[in-house]
Amino acid sequence: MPNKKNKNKKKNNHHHHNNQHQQKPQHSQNGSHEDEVEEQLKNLKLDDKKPEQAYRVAMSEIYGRYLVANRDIKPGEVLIREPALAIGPCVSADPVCLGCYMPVSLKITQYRCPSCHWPMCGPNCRGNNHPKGHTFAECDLFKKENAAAPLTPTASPEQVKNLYELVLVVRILLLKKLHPELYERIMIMESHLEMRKKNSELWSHYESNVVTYLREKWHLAEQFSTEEIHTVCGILDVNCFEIGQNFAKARTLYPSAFLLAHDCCPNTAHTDDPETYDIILRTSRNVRKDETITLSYAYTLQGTLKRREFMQAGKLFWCCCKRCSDPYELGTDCSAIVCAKCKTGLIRSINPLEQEGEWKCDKCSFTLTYKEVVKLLDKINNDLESIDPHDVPGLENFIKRYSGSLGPNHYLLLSAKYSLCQLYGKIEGYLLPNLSLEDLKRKQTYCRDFLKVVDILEPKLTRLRALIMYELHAPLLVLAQHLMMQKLISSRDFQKTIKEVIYLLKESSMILKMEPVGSTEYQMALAAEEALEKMGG
Ligand SMILES: C[S@@+](CC[C@H](N)C(=O)[O-])C[C@H]1O[C@@H](n2cnc3c(N)ncnc32)[C@H](O)[C@@H]1O
Repeated sequence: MPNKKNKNKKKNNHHHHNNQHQQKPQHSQNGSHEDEVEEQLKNLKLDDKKPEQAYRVAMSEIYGRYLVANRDIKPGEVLIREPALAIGPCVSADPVCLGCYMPVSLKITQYRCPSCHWPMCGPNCRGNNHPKGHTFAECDLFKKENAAAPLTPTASPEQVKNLYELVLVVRILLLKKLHPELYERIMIMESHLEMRKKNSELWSHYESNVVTYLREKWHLAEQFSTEEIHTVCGILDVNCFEIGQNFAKARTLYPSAFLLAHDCCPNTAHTDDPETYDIILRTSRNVRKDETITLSYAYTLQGTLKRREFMQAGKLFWCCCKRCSDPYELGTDCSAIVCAKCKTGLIRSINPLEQEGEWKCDKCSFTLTYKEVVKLLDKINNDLESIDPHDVPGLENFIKRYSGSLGPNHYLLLSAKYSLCQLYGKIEGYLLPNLSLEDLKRKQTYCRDFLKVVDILEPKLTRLRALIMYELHAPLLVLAQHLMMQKLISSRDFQKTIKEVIYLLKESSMILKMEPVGSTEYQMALAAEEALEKMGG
């Protein structure tokens, strides 16, 4: 569902839901709303809620069930830490080990499970015969049905993706008999089955790729009905988290985190334990009593048009959060396009909640239709995606090419800038000691451009903000040292910069230290601490 900035605005974010989200809860015909919520709560089987529990479950017409703060909550408080009910590989053409979700290949030399022949990382994989990995039950089924047969070295990406899509569905279905209590906890999740039935493209994909495949090819028709399998597919689409550290990639369902409502400028951030796959969900900023607790199901550094489309396609709702309702996206202006006619104005959606509505220049009368905007964005996005992610000149060229047609904070420009922030100083040919002054300045500018937006969209205690602050400290320090040596800045200005470097390192290490031990982010927190020590900060 998951994953990322006007300081004055931060304060206003506490009540960032529009009235639509706070509509009066729906009343059932036979009982009161309280009875209904009570019943839902019972069904949820969440751990006993102590009075000091930070949140409670509420229900509304818009959100369905969702979590609300029971009291004021400070930034960084852990609200949820819980193990997954089910875990499996993502729907992806990149094969992973069924035990630990690390990348594997389909080469002839790749280790495979001796029994079912599915690729695994090795004979000692910690997830072998493990409830959170490759179990005996699934191995038996895969062996009997020769399920891994299509995973040959010449398998097409499509074939690989289609097969990996089935694994978690099967794992959940197998729980029905083996761990009915877990199955029951999954089955109370929203599947949007009725809405999915009406979406013929979506329905027929699952009907042929999953339902028919499992019932006919893997002979599961007697055990599971068509509706049951479609329900599991819906539950996964709507509720699963994509997790993983250090190259592992998996998708998971969690018993209470699934209840979190979405917001495009959320008030929590989550991470996962690389050993246990537990989810750890923290508040990223102050949350007031009775405020909705939210996380972002979409990538926050994308424009409203694309985020809303993503949510509608997978989660089957049109987001109407404060950011989505605002043509200026909370002041970030990260969707604005330069007007091709007057060349000075910026074009924005007139009403972003009207998905297919018109876009208009703020200086002249020029307008763009929804289709024209989509076409333009798709073209530029394809251009960006065709650049090798390590190609510094390619990314620089992209920024040059589109700076005249996209607004200064446009998310596609920010995406290229973010990549460059991470490449300058880190990759061969661009290592920190060899960086030119120009490149150092570029890294610094891109970090600042990016941080300005992150400070609004993912403020305070968020990983993305910490990562970019860490990246920013290096060019600042090296540039200041250079300028000082050349006597091009006063010692006062030098001290000022050093103060900022210390602030950046402290802030980023404090945030990244909240990440689990063993994650790359935690490693970075240690590196930031080391840098601080060297500076005597
Ligand atoms: C992961 S589930 C959250 C739990 C769900 N509300 C329930 O009762 O099971 C995601 C679903 O919740 C609803 N939802 C979450 N955030 C929403 C939002 N900002 N606006 C409208 N619906 C939302 C949508 O129906 C979405 O498909």
